[in-house]
Amino acid sequence: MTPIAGQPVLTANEMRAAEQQAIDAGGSVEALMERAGREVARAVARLASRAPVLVLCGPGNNGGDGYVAARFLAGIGLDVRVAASAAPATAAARAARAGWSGPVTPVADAQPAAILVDALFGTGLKRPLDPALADCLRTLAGKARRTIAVDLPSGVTTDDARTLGDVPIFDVTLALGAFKPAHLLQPAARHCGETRLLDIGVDVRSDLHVIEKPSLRTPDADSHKYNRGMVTIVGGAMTGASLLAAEAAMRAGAGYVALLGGQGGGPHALVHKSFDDDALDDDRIGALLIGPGLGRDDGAARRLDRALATAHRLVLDGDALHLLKDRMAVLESRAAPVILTPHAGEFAALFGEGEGSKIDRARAAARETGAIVVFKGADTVVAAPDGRARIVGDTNDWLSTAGTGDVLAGVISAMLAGGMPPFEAATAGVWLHADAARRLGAAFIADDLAAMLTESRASL
Ligand SMILES: NC(=O)C1=CN([C@@H]2O[C@H](COP(=O)(O)OP(=O)(O)OC[C@H]3O[C@@H](n4cnc5c(N)ncnc54)[C@H](OP(=O)(O)O)[C@@H]3O)[C@@H](O)[C@H]2O)[C@@H](O)CC1
Ligand SMILES: Nc1ncnc2c1ncn2[C@@H]1O[C@H](COP(=O)(O)OP(=O)(O)O)[C@@H](O)[C@H]1O
Ligand SMILES: [K+]
Repeated sequence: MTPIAGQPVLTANEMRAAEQQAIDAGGSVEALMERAGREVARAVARLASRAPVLVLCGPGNNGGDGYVAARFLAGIGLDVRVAASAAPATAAARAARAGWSGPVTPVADAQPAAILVDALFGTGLKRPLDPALADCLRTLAGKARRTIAVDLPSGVTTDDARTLGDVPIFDVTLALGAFKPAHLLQPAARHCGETRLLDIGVDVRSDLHVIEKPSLRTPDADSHKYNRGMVTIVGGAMTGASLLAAEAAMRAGAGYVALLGGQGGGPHALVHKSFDDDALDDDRIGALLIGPGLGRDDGAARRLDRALATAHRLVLDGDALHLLKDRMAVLESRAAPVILTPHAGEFAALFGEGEGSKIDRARAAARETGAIVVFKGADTVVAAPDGRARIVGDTNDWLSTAGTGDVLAGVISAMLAGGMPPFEAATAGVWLHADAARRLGAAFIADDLAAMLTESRASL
């Protein structure tokens, strides 16, 4: 099975263009469909363990893949039935239909089977399913032991990952040729179940990828605490949040972490200092983090203004993002990199609802501010002003607990202080954070996550 990490992610149009290139280079839609259908059949056969299969075929090429898969499955002796929602509407789908020698019933008359294969609609879905068809799909999916979507669950939109109506939650989705945003972004991603990538021989490229394991420098004989990366955190009203960020920064590999204007506490290795100009006028600071537990009062605003006025590389999180709303113009005048780490509420407050997918919105925000934007959530997206973007792959819903965002801000600050370019620092931070969560499994708290970073960092 192809690992998800590092894989390119293509929109429907990009996928069509990639397929067209393969066709222009001497292939054909029919040949691509034959390959796609064969790969689908292989995957379904493994998942079916010889149980009866019902394939639902739509009018487009997704349906074409379904007919081809049915032919291969019957060819290896499986009990396969085919039902169609409409007659094939493309030449390739018609040819695929002609290659299926068994009967084809209307979907409305289809009897349930243990294995349901949904080849109704893929990247060509344009509107919600007809209610009667959506109802049949739900009923047949409910009665199947295993549900498998070809390319995408019918009813999700490829690029902006919406669900049009009540789409079943599939057990497995077989992504053809490349991952699409709907495989990774919510809410569509949760309807995919486990997504597997099938190679259909199409060369795919994109400036959007799934985040992969970073490669980080290991300390050597020349290392000392300052060149490992010095993170300075501006404290505020809620000490716990800055302490979580501080511990995370230390365990993610920073050589020296100082907390300014906090109220004490935390690991003994954490250096406490008062918040004054001397502490900020330190050239050794590799990254300045402000926001976790900062508060939103006048004192907090003054600390933020002071931080923004420095020449340090900045990570802005939490309350700093709230206060940033009235200070957006400052970002344009800063020469040193800035990383913003908003969750959905903070993002909307700063940039509005915007247009398009979470990826489009993150990219637009990065372009607008010149900052690296880490748009957090179950489907965290990292975007750079130049259009590069990354999406988190394997993550853990147990991260949805207070303080985990503070931990992320600390990790990203450590990456930035260690000398990584800001886009790479942000993506490496998101990877380490998700990896620590995977290691913890379930029911952990943000303190556990910060502690687990030692193992995640050591694994690199
Ligand atoms: N291109 C290639 O080389 C390869 C592509 N491959 C496969 O093709 C898939 C993309 O195929 P596709 O573009 O034909 O779109 P698809 O998802 O089958 O649906 C479009 C059809 O559905 C219709 N329709 C749309 N919404 C509807 C609705 N709500 N309710 C009812 N009808 C609706 C629409 O008709 P219209 O909107 O014009 O009425 C049109 O007829 C892709 O996901 C992958 O599986 C592979 O075989 C590899 C090679
Ligand atoms: N369901 C989820 N699955 C995976 N990660 C999640 C989920 N919900 C939240 N997260 C992650 O947890 C962190 C929460 O951050 P944030 O909302 O800022 O919380 P806090 O301010 O309490 O620290 C983010 O890194 C986010 O990406
Ligand atoms: K489908």
